[in-house]
Formats: sequence, structure tokens, C-alpha cells
Amino acid sequence: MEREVQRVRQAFLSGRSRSLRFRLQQLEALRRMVQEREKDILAAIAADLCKSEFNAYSQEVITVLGEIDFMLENLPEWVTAKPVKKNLLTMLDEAYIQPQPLGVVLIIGAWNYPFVLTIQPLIGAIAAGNAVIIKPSELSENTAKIVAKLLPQYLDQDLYIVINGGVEETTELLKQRFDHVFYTGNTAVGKIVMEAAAKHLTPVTLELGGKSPCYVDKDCDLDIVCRRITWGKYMNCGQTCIAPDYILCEASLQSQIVWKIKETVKEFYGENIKESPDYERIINLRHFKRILSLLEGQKIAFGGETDEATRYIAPTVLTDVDPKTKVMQEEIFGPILPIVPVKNVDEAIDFINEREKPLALYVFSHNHKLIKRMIDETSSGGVTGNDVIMHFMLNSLPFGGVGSSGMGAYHGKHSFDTFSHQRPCLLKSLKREGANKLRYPPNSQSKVDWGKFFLLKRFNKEKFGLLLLTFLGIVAAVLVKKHQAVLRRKALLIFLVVHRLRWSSKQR
Ligand SMILES: NC(=O)c1ccc[n+]([C@@H]2O[C@H](COP(=O)([O-])OP(=O)(O)OC[C@H]3O[C@@H](n4cnc5c(N)ncnc54)[C@H](O)[C@@H]3O)[C@@H](O)[C@H]2O)c1
Ligand SMILES: CCCCCCCC=O
Repeated sequence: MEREVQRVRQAFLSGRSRSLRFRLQQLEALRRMVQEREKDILAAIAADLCKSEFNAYSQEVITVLGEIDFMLENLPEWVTAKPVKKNLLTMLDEAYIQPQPLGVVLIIGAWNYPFVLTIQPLIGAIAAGNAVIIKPSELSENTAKIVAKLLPQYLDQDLYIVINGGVEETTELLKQRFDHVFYTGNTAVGKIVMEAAAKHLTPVTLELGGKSPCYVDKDCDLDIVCRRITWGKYMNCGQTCIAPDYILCEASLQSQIVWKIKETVKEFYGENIKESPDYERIINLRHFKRILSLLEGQKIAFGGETDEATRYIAPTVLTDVDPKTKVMQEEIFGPILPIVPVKNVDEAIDFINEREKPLALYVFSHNHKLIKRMIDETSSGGVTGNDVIMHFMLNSLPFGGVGSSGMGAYHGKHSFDTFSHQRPCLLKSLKREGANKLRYPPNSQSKVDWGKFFLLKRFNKEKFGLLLLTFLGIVAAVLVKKHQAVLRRKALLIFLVVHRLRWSSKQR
């Protein structure tokens, strides 16, 4: 492991990942890989999650291709240094922010969307000029294998490598020193990752999970609401980090919601859900048994059928769920949807705030003010109002958690920033030592006053106009007179002294 990381670090130190041209080439190569090997990628996802080609393409491949295109289009602008505002002390200097790669990045992927959740962070890390070690989840072993096989065929083989393996390999990998660790998975392992990274003071991005609530107000179109919730909840058999985990609504809405979700399930997956190409399976037996155990003692409004041999769990809705029961204590990550009745929106807000901060929050209502209120009075990684999941798809929005649902964010420019160091640069001249003497010892009241003037003085618009006029005068004078350097310094000095005197008299 150590040797592998060393090899990647040497490749990074060669400097070749830094140029814009190289980054664009690698991203184009990655796009070629996805397009040319689409069939292999879709087959691997199908083998892992029993997912149809249509679903794998629209849930994973489209997002990856969209992200690459977005990077290719915007990267030339993002990599350029950005000038910053200056103060009086630095007005003749050069000040800018230069984004730079962090170095060697470790990306640990999750199994539920095994392609996009591994490749989308990779795109950001390449765009920012890093070298990368990718550790796909061992649970989605077919996708892990195809990623390990294809990436070296298209990308630089020393800068971007795949290491496959389970907990043992990941533990070993985490002992190594990285410049950033990007982890997607559950909160418990997130803590392990952060602890290991802390030993090297390595910054982390943790894309974790949680119970994402879904509040349904009585002022809404329940047909549409239930169609959208059904789509987001049962997609990927409920194994989506931002799936609506449970519904909060007034008791009077409960039976209508059950009925409408049941009808929508029929519409989406047919009478025989097991035969539907659009309905996936639970990733493994451990998760299958875990999800089943959440049904114990619950009132099943519909669903609940299971088949261990194929790890099938039917779309299920639970009603009148007691918040103290197990299904409300952990993230469900399966096709079970509890409904917890609440008296009103106030109780819903309290309910959310009494628990860990979720990865997503969903609110359905015709009342825009109510949606805004829920956003203002709660906290979550992200929000979609009147829909579910969709904030993930808009790459101008940062995607990530808060509190126990994670830290840091990615997608689009946010990925580029996550994998970049925003390096502040101030370039001064070795001339103009007169002004610099102000900060050298011995100090005095006069120097402090000059310092206050240079650093604290703010110009209002009128005064700024005056400043501009003065400068134009200086420029004109410089053009007319031959001894330009001397003149400019004197004019500037006069201007500053006049302003400082006016400022000091106002202070008194
Ligand atoms: N925020 C997001 O973007 C996002 C996306 C997908 C999944 N998730 C969350 O992930 C969870 C489901 O995924 P999971 O955790 O079952 O995935 P997982 O078990 O596949 O774990 C993810 C990664 O962590 C590694 N890992 C597991 N145990 C480890 C250990 N003890 N030490 C070191 N590394 C270890 C695995 O090798 C794997 O690469 C859910 O909570 C879900 O909400 C979050
Ligand atoms: C279109 C569905 C994409 C959902 C990706 C969610 C990522 C977390 O599991």
C-alpha cells in the first residue's frame, strides 16, 4: 500500500497533472471511456444492484457525462488567478487568489450508486489537478472491478490508480498520508475515516447519511406529492442517501397518502413488482436482514412482502409509527416508508430539530411561506421543496451534509473548490520602502495613526470619486512632467496627508 501511494505521489511531484491542457485531456479521456465502455459499465451496475440499463444510465451515467462536460466548459476560467480587492497599503501591489491542486487525494466510494459516487468526485479531483487513489466499495464488486479495469486503459496510469479491497485494505490505506480524503458512506465509518486522517492533519470531505424527513402540508396536491415521493423513495429499492426516509403529516392526511402511494406503486411497477425491470434489489443479505428487522411490531399499511433468495423487499408503507421504535432510530436505506403523524408544522419543525441534522429535507406545500419557514427554522445538508432528490441533479448547488450527515460538499465548481487550495498571493515591489517603514520598530503614535488610516479607512462613493479625480490628476501630471516617479510619489503623499489630517480631525 505504502509503495502504491508513493508511486502516485511521485507522479504528482512530476508536475504533469497541473497544466490545464493535461487536465482537459484526462477529462476528455474519461468521457471517452464512459461512452465507449457504456455497455460494460451498465452490465456491472446491473450485476450489483439488479438495475435495468435504462435506470443505470439515467441515474448514474448521465450525471457523470454532465459533470465532465460542465468541467470541460468551465475549467479554463476556474483555474485562472482571481484578482482581489486591495486596501490603501497594497494599492500598488498585485493581489490575487490562485487555485492550486492539493496533492494526492484518496476517494472512498459507496456501493449504492457505485459508478457515479466514485467517478463524480474523481472528475473534481482531476479538474483541480490532483493525483488520485480510488477505493470503490467492495459491496458493489462488479462495478469496483470494471472501474479498476477501465481507468488505466484511458487515464494516466501513475496519477490515477484504483485499489480494490474491503475493510482490511481500506484500514491499511487510511494509515497512509494523503492531502485530502473524500469518503462517501455511513456516519460510523465516517468517524473512523476522520480519525485516521487526523493523524496526518489531512482534511476530509465526508458524504454521509441520515434520516431525511419529508413534511407534507395539507395545502398541496396530494396526487403529485405522492407520485414524487414514491419515485424518490423506491428508486434503487430505497438505497439512496437522500431518499425521503419518513413522512411527517397531520393524521387526517395519512390514509389518503397511503392510498395514493399504493396506486402510484402499481402505476410505476405493475401488479407484479418482482417482474418489474424498474425495481431493484437489496445489495446483500446483511442489509436485507437489517431492513426486515425494522418491520417488527409495525403497522404495515401495504407491502411487506419479501424474498430472501433474491433479496426482494416490496415497496412498503407503515402508518402511525411511534418515533421511539427502531425504524425511526436509524437510517432505513431500504423500501420502507414510515408515516409519523404530527399536529401541525410547528410540531414537525420541533421533531426535525430534536434529531440529528439530516442529509436532505423535503417540504410539500402550495404555501411558499411555509416552505421558507421550514428552511429557516431547521437544518439539513440540502433541501428540495415540492419534490425529492432533485437538488442532487443541479451541479451549481453544492451537494453535502451538515452535522452528522457530513462535512464539505461537491458537484461542479464546488468539487473543483473542494479539491483545490485557494492560495492567497500578494506580490510587492522592493521599492516604496518609505511606506513600509511605518511597520518597522521603533513604533510611535504617529505610526499607529498612519496604520489606522491605511488599514481602517473606508471611502464612501463620493470620496471615492474624489480619489479617482485626484488620481486622474496625478496621471495627467505624470504624462506632462518628465520626472514622473518623483512627481507621482509626491502627489500621492500630499493626497494621503490631506486625507489623513481630515480623517484624524473627524476622529477627534
Ligand atoms: N452523502 C452521500 O452522498 C451518500 C451517498 C451514498 C451513500 N451514503 C450513505 O452511505 C451509507 C450506505 O453506505 P455504506 O456505509 O453501507 O457503504 P459501504 O459499506 O460500502 O462503505 C463505504 C466505504 O467505506 C469502506 N469501509 C467500510 N467499513 C470500513 C471500516 N471499518 N474502515 C474503513 N473503511 C470502511 C468500504 O470499504 C467502502 O469503500 C448510508 O448511510 C448512506 O446514506 C451517503
Ligand atoms: C437520479 C438519482 C441519483 C441519486 C444519487 C444519490 C446519491 C446518494 O445516494
